[in-house]
Amino acid sequence: MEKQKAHIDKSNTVIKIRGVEKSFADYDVLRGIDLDLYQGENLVVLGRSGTGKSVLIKLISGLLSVDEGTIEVLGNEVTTITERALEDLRIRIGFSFQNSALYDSMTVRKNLEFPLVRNRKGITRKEINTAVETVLEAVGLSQTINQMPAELSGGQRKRIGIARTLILNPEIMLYDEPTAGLDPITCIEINDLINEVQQRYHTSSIIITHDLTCAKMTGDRIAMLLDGQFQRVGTFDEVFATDDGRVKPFYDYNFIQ
Ligand SMILES: Nc1ncnc2c1ncn2[C@@H]1O[C@H](COP(=O)(O)OP(=O)(O)OP(=O)(O)O)[C@@H](O)[C@H]1O
Repeated sequence: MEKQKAHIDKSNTVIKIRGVEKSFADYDVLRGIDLDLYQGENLVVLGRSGTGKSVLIKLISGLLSVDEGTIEVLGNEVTTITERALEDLRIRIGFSFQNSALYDSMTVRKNLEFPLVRNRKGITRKEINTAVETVLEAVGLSQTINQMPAELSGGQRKRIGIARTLILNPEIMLYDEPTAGLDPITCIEINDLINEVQQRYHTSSIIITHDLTCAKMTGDRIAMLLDGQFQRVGTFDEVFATDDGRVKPFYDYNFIQ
C-alpha cells in the first residue's frame, strides 16, 4: 500500500537527543549523537548489527543511563528524571520490542485487557470492552478475540503485540526490529500497519531496523547510524545518494543480489 502523506509538525520535537555518548567497557557504542523526532513522523534508525540501535531505545526509555549528553522525551529530561516520573512517562510511550511476547495462557482479549487494567485505575468493564474491540479492529484482527496466541501466525502475533501497546494510546511508538523473522509478505503487512498506526493514532515513531524495505516503506526520514554517530539523516533517497563505502553495500545487499 502506498504511504499516505503524514502530518508532521516540525515545530514540535517530541524526542530531542543532544551529544549522547555511551560506552561498555572499552567499546564506545554511541560517540556523540544528535537526533530529533518530530510530532507525527516515522523516523527510521538504520544500522548494522551491533551499532547500538537497541542501546539507543533503552537510553530513550531510561532503561540505560547515558555517559554524556541529554535526552528530552515529551518535555522530560530522562537523564535526570525521578524513577516515579519515568514510570509515568513510559505509559505515554508504546514499546514494540522483538521479545515483547504475548502471554500464552491468556486469550487475545485477556492479553489486550492486561495493560488497561494495570494502568487505568477505575476503568469500567464497558470501557475495557470498547477499547479492546477498537484496537483489534485497528490492527485488522477482530475475529481473533477469543483465540489463544498459539493459534495465531507470527504476523498475527506481531499485530496483537502492537495492539497491546496501542490500547494505552501512546504518544510515541518505539518499534525495535518490527519485521524481524517474518516472511516478505507479512513484512509488508506490518509496514502497512506501522503507517496506519501513524495516520490513525497520530503517533510519532522511531523504527529500528536493518530491513531496507521496511525503512523505505515506513520512514518519513531515515537516520543512519555509522561508527557511533548519525552520519546520514534525510529521506531514503537522500541517505542512499552516496558512494560512501559504508552505505552502498548496505543498499546493494538489500536490493541488488
Ligand atoms: N548491557 C550491555 N552491556 C555490555 N555491552 C552491551 C550492553 N548492551 C549492549 N551492549 C553492546 O553494545 C553494542 C550495541 O548493541 P545493540 O544491541 O544496541 O546493537 P543493535 O544495533 O541493536 O544490533 P542488532 O541489530 O544485532 O540488534 C553491542 O556490541 C553490544 O554487545
